Amino acid sequence: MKVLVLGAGGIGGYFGGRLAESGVDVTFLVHERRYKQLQERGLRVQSIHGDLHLERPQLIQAGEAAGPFDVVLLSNKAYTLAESIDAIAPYVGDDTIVIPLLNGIAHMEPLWERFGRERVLGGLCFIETTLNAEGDVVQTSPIHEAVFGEWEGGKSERVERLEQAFSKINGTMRASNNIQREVWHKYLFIAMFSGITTLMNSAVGPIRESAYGVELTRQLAEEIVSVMKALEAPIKPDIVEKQMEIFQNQRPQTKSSMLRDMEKGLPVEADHLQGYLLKHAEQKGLSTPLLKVVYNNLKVYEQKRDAGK
Ligand SMILES: NC(=O)C1=CN([C@@H]2O[C@H](COP(=O)(O)OP(=O)(O)OC[C@H]3O[C@@H](n4cnc5c(N)ncnc54)[C@H](OP(=O)(O)O)[C@@H]3O)[C@@H](O)[C@H]2O)C=CC1
Ligand SMILES: CC(C)(CO)C(=O)C(=O)O
Repeated sequence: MKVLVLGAGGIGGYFGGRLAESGVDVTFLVHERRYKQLQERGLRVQSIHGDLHLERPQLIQAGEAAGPFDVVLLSNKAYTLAESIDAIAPYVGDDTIVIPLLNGIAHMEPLWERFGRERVLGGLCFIETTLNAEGDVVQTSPIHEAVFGEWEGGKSERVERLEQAFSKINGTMRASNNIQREVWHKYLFIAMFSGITTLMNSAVGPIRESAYGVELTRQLAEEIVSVMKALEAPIKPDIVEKQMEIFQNQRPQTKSSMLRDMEKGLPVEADHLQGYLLKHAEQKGLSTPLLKVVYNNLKVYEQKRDAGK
C-alpha cells in the first residue's frame, strides 16, 4: 500500500510517521523549508505513546515525479486547501483514494469537485499534536485516532482493505460505517472547543472552573447545533449532552490546536470552522450571538496578525 501524506505538520507528521513505522510505504509531500528540515533531522515524534525517529522519510515537493499512490492523506490547514488540491492532483489516479483529516466540513465540496465523489472518503482525527521549534511532532494526550469511511455510509471492500493495511500502527486508524455523522459530530466539538478556548484564551481546566465557563460552552454548542439542524446535518438528537461529556472529560491542560496556533502567532481556520456556520446561520435567519462573539474574536486576532501587531 503506497500512501502519500500532504503536509508533515502535527497531524500528517504523526499519522504518516506512525504508518511508516508500522511498515506502510509512506511519502510526504511537503514545502521546500520542511523538506530541508526533514532531510536534516529526519521525522521525529515525541509522544506519550512512544517516540519515533524516521531517519530518512521519503519526501517529495509538488510537481516531482512519484507514485502512483493508493491513498492520499490530506493533513493541511483549511487556508491552504486550494494550493493543496493542486499539489496532490498529479498523484491522484483513477484508483487513488483521498482521505481528508481536516477539521470541519467545507473542504468536502472542493475535493468532490476536483476529484469526483467516488475518490474522496470522509475522514477526521482525534489527537492533540503540534510542531515544536525544531519541527518535531509533539503529541500529548491519550487519544490518537483517525477515522475514515465511505461518505454515503456502510463499509466497502476498499475501506476494509485500508483498515487492514493501517491496522498495525501505534494508534488507531479505523473505518466508520457512518463517517458523515462522525465528521459532523467532530465539527460540532471542534467549533465549540476551539471557539471557547480561543475566546477565553485558556486550556479547558480553568474554563470549566470559572463562573460561567460550562454554561457558555453549552450555549455555544446549542447555537452550533441549531445551525447544523437547519443544514439537515445527520447529527444525533442528544449530541449536545454527548459533546459536553467529552468536554468535561478532557484533561485540564488540553488546548485546541487553534489556540496553540494563536499562541504561536500562526493563521487560524476561523472562516472554515466558525465562519462557515455563521454564514449559514445568517442565510437561515438564526440567532447565534455567542458564535458571533467567538468568530469576531478570531477575526480581530487575524487583523492584528496581518498588521504585524
Ligand atoms: N493539531 C491537532 O491537534 C489537530 C488538528 N486537526 C486538524 O488537522 C488539520 C491539520 O492540522 P495540523 O496538522 O495541526 O496543522 P499544521 O499546521 O501543524 O500542519 C499542516 C502542514 O501542512 C503543510 N502544508 C500545507 N499546505 C501544503 C501544501 N500545499 N503542500 C505541502 N505542504 C503543505 C504545512 O507546511 P508548511 O508549514 O511548510 O507550510 C504544515 O506543515 C487542520 O484542519 C486541523 O484543524 C484535527 C485534530 C487535531
Ligand atoms: C480538540 C482536538 C485536540 C481533538 O482532536 C482537535 O481536534 C483540535 O484541537 O484541533
